[in-house]
Amino acid sequence: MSNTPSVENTSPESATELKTGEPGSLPAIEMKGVSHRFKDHNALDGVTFNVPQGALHGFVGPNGAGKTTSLKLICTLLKPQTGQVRVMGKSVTTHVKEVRQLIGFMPDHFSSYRQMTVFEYLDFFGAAYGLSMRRRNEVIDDILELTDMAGRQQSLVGGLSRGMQQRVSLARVLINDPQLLLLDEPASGLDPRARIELMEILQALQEMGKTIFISSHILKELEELCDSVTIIDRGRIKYSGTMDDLRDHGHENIAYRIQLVNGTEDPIETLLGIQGVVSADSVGKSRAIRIVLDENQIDSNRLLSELIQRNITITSFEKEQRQLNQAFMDLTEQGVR
Ligand SMILES: Nc1ncnc2c1ncn2[C@@H]1O[C@H](COP(=O)(O)OP(=O)(O)OP(=O)(O)O)[C@@H](O)[C@H]1O
Repeated sequence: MSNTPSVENTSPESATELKTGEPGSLPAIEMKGVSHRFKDHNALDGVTFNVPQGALHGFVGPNGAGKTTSLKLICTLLKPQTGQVRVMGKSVTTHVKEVRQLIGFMPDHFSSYRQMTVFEYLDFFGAAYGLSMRRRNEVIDDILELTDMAGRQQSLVGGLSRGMQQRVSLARVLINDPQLLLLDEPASGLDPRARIELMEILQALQEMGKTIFISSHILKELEELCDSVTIIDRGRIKYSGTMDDLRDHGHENIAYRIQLVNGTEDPIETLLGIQGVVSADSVGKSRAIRIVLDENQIDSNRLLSELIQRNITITSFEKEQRQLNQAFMDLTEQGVR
């Protein structure tokens, strides 16, 4: 395989144009032409993408796509073999210590320290980061407040629910006030309420100015939470950019969805008679119809006036946007790696 950056649906340049972050500020994460081999297996092949400061950025890909390998490179647990990885402009190869101070890495499993109380656990990591006892007490109070765990200081970590353990894990990551949070599958195994609450905490952290890079398989949540996303498959970047661009990207023809008033006669034949309508199909068992247009022949205004002229009464009219899971299916290949 070549080492040439392979960005099939967006160029590396467009990946650097993400709009979040202060103008002119260095990207929080910069990967440029990164390839990584394990023996004869290419785990990453010319990976190039940027995450701007202040972004809440999703990182998605099928099993074996190269997400964990990328995360390990960014958090200095692996050394890049080819290409460059920078955090806030600092190379992970030459500025390991500085990079480690900038990041907080939350792995997908919470395995040890089960016999400690929440306070002991956080205090232990605070001490490891060199914080004084007074400073640790202040920081731990603030972090427990932020993660909605005030009053849990004396609970045993091992006795907490999975959702609470994830919050303790997140609290631990926040101890040294990192600018960049790297979260590997933070919502896996959480019930719906715990997930929503975790997402709210992440949004609050973004509002505080943190950059959050979140690897996840739970596309629905990423879609609601993230402003930008990178899709990786078989070690290659398939898309990196804003969530909005992804929704518009890749449509050959533009589609609209109309909702009919109850009792309206089936208008599909009539719709197909409008010049520029490529297809018109009922959506499931609802009274909605999906209309695909050839944009060279008709735009949304014309379509609306054609509907009115033909007495097709509707209660809603909206442009169809590609969902993240559809984009994921379109951009990634079949089969488990
Ligand atoms: N230490 C290793 N030795 C050999 N191969 C490895 C090693 N680590 C990862 N790989 C391989 O590199 C590829 C990418 O792995 P990686 O763990 O980065 O994928 P992933 O996207 O995180 O997958 P998952 O979603 O399943 O965790 C896989 O094919 C994997 O088998």
